[in-house]
Amino acid sequence: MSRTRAALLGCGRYPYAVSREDSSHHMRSAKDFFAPLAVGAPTPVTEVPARPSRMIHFFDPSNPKMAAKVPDMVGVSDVLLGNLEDAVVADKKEAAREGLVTIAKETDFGEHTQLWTRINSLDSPWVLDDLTRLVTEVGDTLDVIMVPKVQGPEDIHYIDRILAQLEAKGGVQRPILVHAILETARGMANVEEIAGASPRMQGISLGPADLAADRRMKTTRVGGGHPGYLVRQDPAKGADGAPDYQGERPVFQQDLWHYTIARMVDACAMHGIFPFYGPFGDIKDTVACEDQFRNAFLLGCVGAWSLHPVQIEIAKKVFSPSAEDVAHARRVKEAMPDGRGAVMIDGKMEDDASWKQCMVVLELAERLSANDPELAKMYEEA
Ligand SMILES: CC(C)(COP(=O)(O)OP(=O)(O)OC[C@H]1O[C@@H](n2cnc3c(N)ncnc32)[C@H](O)[C@@H]1OP(=O)(O)O)[C@@H](O)C(=O)NCCC(=O)NCCSC(=O)C[C@H](O)C(=O)O
Ligand SMILES: [Mg+2]
Repeated sequence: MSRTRAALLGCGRYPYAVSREDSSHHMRSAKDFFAPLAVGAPTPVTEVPARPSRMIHFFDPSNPKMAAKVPDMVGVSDVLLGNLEDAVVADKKEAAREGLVTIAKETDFGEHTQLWTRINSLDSPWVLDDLTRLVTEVGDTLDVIMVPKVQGPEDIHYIDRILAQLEAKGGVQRPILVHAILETARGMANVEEIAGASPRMQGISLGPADLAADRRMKTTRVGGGHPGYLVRQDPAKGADGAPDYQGERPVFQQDLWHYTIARMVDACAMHGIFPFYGPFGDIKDTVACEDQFRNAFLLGCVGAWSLHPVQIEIAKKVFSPSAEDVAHARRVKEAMPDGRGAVMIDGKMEDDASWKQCMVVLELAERLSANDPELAKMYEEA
């Protein structure tokens, strides 16, 4: 039974299948929000660190070939994520968990690459061991725990408390952050509450494959567009002045994910956390992958998942502002140092609001180039 259905029937095996009103009773007061949830746990962060996270590169720690590549990917990928959930088959779950513990212990991730994990879903038989083993063994190396199929703030509250308990038990020095995947209709409906459910919330990713299934969309893909989701140009008029329905009519493929990404971006921005596009499953279609990533970037996302090494470079390119945009932003800043008033640049009006957009671009460029000398050089020459 789904949680939504369990909640509707007021029964079921999910003790946290509560209504939104009920869930608000579990909210901490503003004063307590930044207090540790267990004695001995580290103090929660008041601001999510804005570390470069253009790509979250997935690897299966139970796959020896992939695991062997991890040390060489440090410094190449902003985030390396040891995946324990979907794509890891049931009889490899323990090997994946133990593989990740070994990788976390034996790899020096340096200053610029974060180590994340995606744990199994909260209704699975593996999740408790995932959390217990990883947090107590390698909690100080793990930056972020990605939680799949988050349905509402109650899921984050559960993770929040248990992480605090395990951090205290394992003597973890800094709080592990939490990233939710938006992949159910109920999660989508609760996205604003999920984003603000805990000071641990680092960000949210779109999980288009599970979300499509849960919404009963009629697609069979992992992210990206669909040729059937389109608009068609109106028919031209025929010789008799009536619409010519038989004539050529261009079609324009539409973005299946526009609404979802835009809503996720708003929820994240409202709560000071980071939005991400998720996976693009057609590994060979690097062009459409770049398009999907760029749509997400333009709408406000800071990164996307990379499932194959080839997607790391795509994400790096897309989620770093272009030299052209950085150069333009600098011109606007030079023309309006304090961001007030209105000026004309290349025939276009720039004012406080476009100045603020330029500041977003410049801040991102600065942050990224601090870790990336090649990018720094490109921006310097822009
Ligand atoms: C997609 C893959 C199964 C493709 O693997 P493969 O057929 O082996 O690709 P290649 O032959 O091109 O691989 C070349 C070499 O690169 C290594 N490789 C491949 N992928 C990775 C990787 N992710 N990290 C590190 N190294 C990788 C291969 O081992 C080859 O090595 P070698 O033989 O030594 O040259 C595979 O890429 C893959 O499994 N990727 C990860 C898939 C995954 O994590 N899926 C889950 C995330 S998506 C999801 O869960 C959906 C989401 O939740 C939602 O609901 O939307
Ligand atoms: Mg999924």
